[in-house]
Amino acid sequence: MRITIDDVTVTLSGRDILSGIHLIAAEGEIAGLVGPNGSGKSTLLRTVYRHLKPRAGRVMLADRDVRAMTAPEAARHIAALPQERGSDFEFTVREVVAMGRSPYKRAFAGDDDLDREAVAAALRQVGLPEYGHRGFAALSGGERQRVLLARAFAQQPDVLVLDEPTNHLDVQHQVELLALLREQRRTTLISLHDLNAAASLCDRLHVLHQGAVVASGTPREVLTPELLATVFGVRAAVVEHPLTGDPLIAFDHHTPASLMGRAAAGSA
Ligand SMILES: Nc1ncnc2c1ncn2[C@@H]1O[C@H](COP(=O)(O)OP(=O)(O)OP(=O)(O)O)[C@@H](O)[C@H]1O
Repeated sequence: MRITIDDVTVTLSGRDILSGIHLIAAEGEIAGLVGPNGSGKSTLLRTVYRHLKPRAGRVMLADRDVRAMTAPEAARHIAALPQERGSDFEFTVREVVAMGRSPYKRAFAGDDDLDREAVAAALRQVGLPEYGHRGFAALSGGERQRVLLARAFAQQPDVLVLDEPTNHLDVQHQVELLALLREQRRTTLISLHDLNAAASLCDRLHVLHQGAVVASGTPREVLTPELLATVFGVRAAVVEHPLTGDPLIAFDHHTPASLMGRAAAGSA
């Protein structure tokens, strides 16, 4: 299902946090949002999963405005992994993942076989098939992250909206998550701080800077040394990954923005 973010402006506490955002994620496309801290990535994702209401513009799923959907209807289409996550739930892992099934159920209805299979499949997908009985609160940060992803998968949505899903994950689980998302081929809008992960995963990247989209295109088109210097304030070379052929950003960790002349960045 296609997502269209159509000229969206979001105002919080009297300030325009996002201005005139236009962005499309085509059916089955993995669209990445990248940008420095505070550039508006989470705000845009929250607007897509209806946590925030745009002051102007609209978010469309296929040809429907998400604000015109009922909550269960929206939840059957969109599953979100937000950045703010409660950690002290007094629930088991199975119960947390089963919450992803609620859009398909009547109030207070129990789980049926389909729900149980969806929950078990989602736990297998995130590599935690034996964790169902464990207490959610007692898990490590990375395990919790994977359980919350399983909840999003159990929701069997058309669209996944993921805010920094690799946070807390060790490198093996980061790689597994990216593989899983590629394999699902679901329309996905994902924010990532790890630009190399974004370059390897995303079909298209959208760069946010001070609440506006300043570049959109394939990772190769977007992730240039010039953009990395002007938007992210880092000096970097972009080379070809020797194993995968993806763009690989080699950061210069020695030169902070304060010492980085534009000329030096351009010559990287
Ligand atoms: N409820 C709010 N009221 C006022 N300002 C807010 C509110 N929520 C976020 N902001 C501001 O909006 C801007 C964008 O925040 P947002 O969390 O969307 O950025 P981000 O790109 O996701 O950042 P990060 O990479 O640090 O997670 C920030 O300056 C933030 O302080």
